[in-house]
Amino acid sequence: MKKEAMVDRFGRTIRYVRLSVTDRCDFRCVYCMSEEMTFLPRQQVLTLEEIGQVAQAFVDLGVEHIRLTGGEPLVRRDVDSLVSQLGHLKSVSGLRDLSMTTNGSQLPKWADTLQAGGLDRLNISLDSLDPERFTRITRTGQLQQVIEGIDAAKSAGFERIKLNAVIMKGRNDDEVVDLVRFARSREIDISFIEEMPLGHISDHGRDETFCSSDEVRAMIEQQYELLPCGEVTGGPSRYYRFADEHASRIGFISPHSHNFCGDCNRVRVTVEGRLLLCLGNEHSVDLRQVLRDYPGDQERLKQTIVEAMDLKPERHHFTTDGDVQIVRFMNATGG
Ligand SMILES: Nc1nc2c(ncn2[C@@H]2O[C@H](COP(=O)(O)OP(=O)(O)OP(=O)(O)O)[C@@H](O)[C@H]2O)c(=O)[nH]1
Ligand SMILES: C[S@@+](CC[C@H](N)C(=O)[O-])C[C@H]1O[C@@H](n2cnc3c(N)ncnc32)[C@H](O)[C@@H]1O
Ligand code: SF4
Ligand code: SF4
Repeated sequence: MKKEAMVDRFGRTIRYVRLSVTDRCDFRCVYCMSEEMTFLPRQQVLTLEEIGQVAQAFVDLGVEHIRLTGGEPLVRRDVDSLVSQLGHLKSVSGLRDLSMTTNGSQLPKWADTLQAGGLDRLNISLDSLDPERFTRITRTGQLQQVIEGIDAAKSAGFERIKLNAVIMKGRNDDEVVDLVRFARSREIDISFIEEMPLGHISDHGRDETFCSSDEVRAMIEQQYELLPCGEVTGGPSRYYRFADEHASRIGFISPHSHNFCGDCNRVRVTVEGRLLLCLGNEHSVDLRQVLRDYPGDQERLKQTIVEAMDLKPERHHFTTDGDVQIVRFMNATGG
């Protein structure tokens, strides 16, 4: 099958796949999960070997960037072996960039191993620098552990580390500049994210806490002069740099206020093996069935993936009025 096979109906070429390795997590972030969550039983979850087969199929079809996510990828047992296996794809196939999004809590233990295994980039979530508030937002997380994780990632020598902060009015919007200062102190990037309405959460009304990227940028610009970066990364973040030429960059992920679906280059595979063609829609194809009904048949797997591209919708239809159109939670999505 040809490498240029993955083009959708809107002319967008898919070169990026986000693979969820678990729906489980040691945190319960208020915007991501409800307090009481049930997780998938083991037999419904792809094995690491199956995830490897899916990754290989995508790379054969022209995918250049794989991001491992979840849930919390570092709570999946033996995830380091998956990282090494995918790291190897960079030398034998067309994979160019292997990355992970993590809450950072397990990084003190894993950072060196992941770096040695071929992981290129890490995105680490950090919504507050206040220990009590951090625990309120994550419900179970300890700030100190995550800061140690960020520092472990720095020491391990990752070429790029980016923090992610979901900004909620009245919850953590007063910390925007402090978070920027923290990123600058570590010489790492930071992206500010507009909350998306996935799953019914009980903690807050998403309409009440919505904080647009323009508002966040205005807060930062009271302290720092920002210049547009011009760099197109293939991801949803739109980056700015500091006029004082500091190495950190500031990104804004603005699904509500600056829709980026026109440039979408990505699909996701949930840990159940559901090829999800868009984060904000339910169009999907069951890859687990193909993997289990036709073990080892990579051609059939690739054919199924290519045919699925016709199902990719043009865009999401999220609104900020608190309406949840997607009942699927972010942790079950590979967000
Ligand atoms: N609407 C939408 N949001 C996305 C998409 N990809 C990532 N996000 C959101 O962007 C935020 C940060 O995601 P990350 O996992 O750090 O990935 P990223 O910023 O795309 O990272 P890069 O791979 O470096 O571009 C999360 O809240 C994601 O849910 C997407 O395709 N659509
Ligand atoms: C679902 S988490 C999975 C990876 C890892 N557990 C972590 O937190 O980084 C990936 C990213 O999605 C973000 N996220 C989760 N729920 C979100 C929501 N409802 N809207 C916007 N971003 C969300 C998190 O802040 C995190 O940066
Ligand atoms: S955002 Fe990440 S760390 Fe927080 S609950 Fe969701 S999966 Fe876990
Ligand atoms: S919402 Fe869907 S179409 Fe838009 S960028 Fe995300 S995955 Fe792509």
